[in-house]
Amino acid sequence: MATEGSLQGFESVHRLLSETLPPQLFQEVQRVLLGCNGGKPVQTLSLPAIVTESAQSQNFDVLAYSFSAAEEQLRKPRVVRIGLIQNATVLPTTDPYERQMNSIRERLRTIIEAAGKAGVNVLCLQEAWTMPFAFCTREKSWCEFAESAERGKSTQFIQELARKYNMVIVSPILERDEAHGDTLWNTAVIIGNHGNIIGKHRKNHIPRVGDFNESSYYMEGNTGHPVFETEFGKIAVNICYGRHHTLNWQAFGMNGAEIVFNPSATVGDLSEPMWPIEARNAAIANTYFVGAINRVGTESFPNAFTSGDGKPEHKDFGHFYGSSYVAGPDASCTPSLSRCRDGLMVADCDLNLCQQVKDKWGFRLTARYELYAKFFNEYIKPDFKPQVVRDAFLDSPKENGVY
Ligand SMILES: NC(=O)NCCC(=O)O
Repeated sequence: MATEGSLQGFESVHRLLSETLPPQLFQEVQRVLLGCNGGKPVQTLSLPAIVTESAQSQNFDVLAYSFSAAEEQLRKPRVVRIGLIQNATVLPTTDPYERQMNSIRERLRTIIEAAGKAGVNVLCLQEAWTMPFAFCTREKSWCEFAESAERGKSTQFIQELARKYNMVIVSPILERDEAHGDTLWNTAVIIGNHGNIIGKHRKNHIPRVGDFNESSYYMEGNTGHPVFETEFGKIAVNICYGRHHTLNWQAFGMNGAEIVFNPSATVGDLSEPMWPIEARNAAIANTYFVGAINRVGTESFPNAFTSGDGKPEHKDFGHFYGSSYVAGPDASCTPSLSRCRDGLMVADCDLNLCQQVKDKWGFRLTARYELYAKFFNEYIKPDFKPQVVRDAFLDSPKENGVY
C-alpha cells in the first residue's frame, strides 16, 4: 500500500533505485545522479543509537552523510555538522490556533532533541515552521500566527534548545514587526548556540505563482544578503522562492557564506522537477554547501479558494514533497529525505572543501563581475535596448542573394 506522497510505496527516488536495481548498476546510477566526493559517493555517517531509536519510535526519517575534503598542509579540517528538519503540521487547520502551534512545537522538540543528540552544530528548520502554510487562502485570520522575531514564543522555544545543545538554529517564522506598524515579514531568525539572537533575514523574493499567494501577507524583505558569522562557520539563508533567483544565491556567496540554507514550502505539481537541481546548482556555482529543506504532507483549509488560474476552487495546495538534501560545492550530493514523512538530515561538511573547489575551478576568478556590473547598470535604465544583432537576411533576403 502506498502511503500518501510516496512513490508507489518508496519514500524517495533514491530508495526506489537502491531497492530495485541490481547493486552494481545502482552504484553506477548513483555516481551519475549524485556525483562523487573525493572519488566516492558521499559517505554515510553513523549516528548514536539514541537518535536512530528515536527516529524509529517517533516515526521520522533520519539520514546522515559526510562530505570530506582533501588533507591540507597548512589548515586543519574544519568539519561542521549541519542538520535539516522537514515536518508536517500535526493538527487539522480547523483546530484552535494555539493548539496547532503547541502541537507543532512539541513535534519539533522531539526532532530537534534528536539533532542535538546527533551532535549537530548548525540546524535549520523549514519555512514558516510554526504554522500551516496558509498563504494560499489569502484569508487574514492566519496572520494571528505571526510572532515577534525577538520576543515571540517560538523564538524563546528555540533559544532554550539552542542553549541546551550548543547548537546554532535557523528558525524561519512569520514575523510580526511591532516596531514598524505590526507589518508581517517572512523571516529567518538566527539563534546562536548560546541562545542569543545573532540576527535575522527576511525573504527577498516573494512568489506570485500558482496558489502561492504570499504577497497578500508580506512584501519583499529589506535585510539584503546577510551572512552570519557563527562559531561553526559563515551561514546564510535563502528563503524558498529565492532559490529561483541565481543572483540571490550569488550575493550570499559574495558576502562570504560557506553554508546557505534554503528553507522552503513547495508542492509537487509546481516545482518537483526543479527541486533536485536548483539548490545543488547554487552550491556548485557559488562554491558553498547548501541545505535545502521542504515541508511534508497535505494541509487542507476550511474554505475553498482559487488563484486566478482557471482551476476549480480547492482547499489545499497539494502535496508538500519533503525531499530535503545537502549539496556540496564539488557537485556531490546526498540522497534526499522521505517524500512523505517528517525527517532529520545530518551532514558533516568539511568547509575546507569550499576553498579547494574555488582553487580548482576558479569560478570567482573567472566571474567577470565588472562586465556584468556594467550590463546591469544599463539594463535598469528605462531606455535600455537589448543587445540583439539581427540577421540581415531576415529583412531583405533578395538583396542578400537568397530567395
Ligand atoms: N514558499 C514559497 O516561496 N513557495 C513558492 C513555490 C516555489 O518556489 O516552489
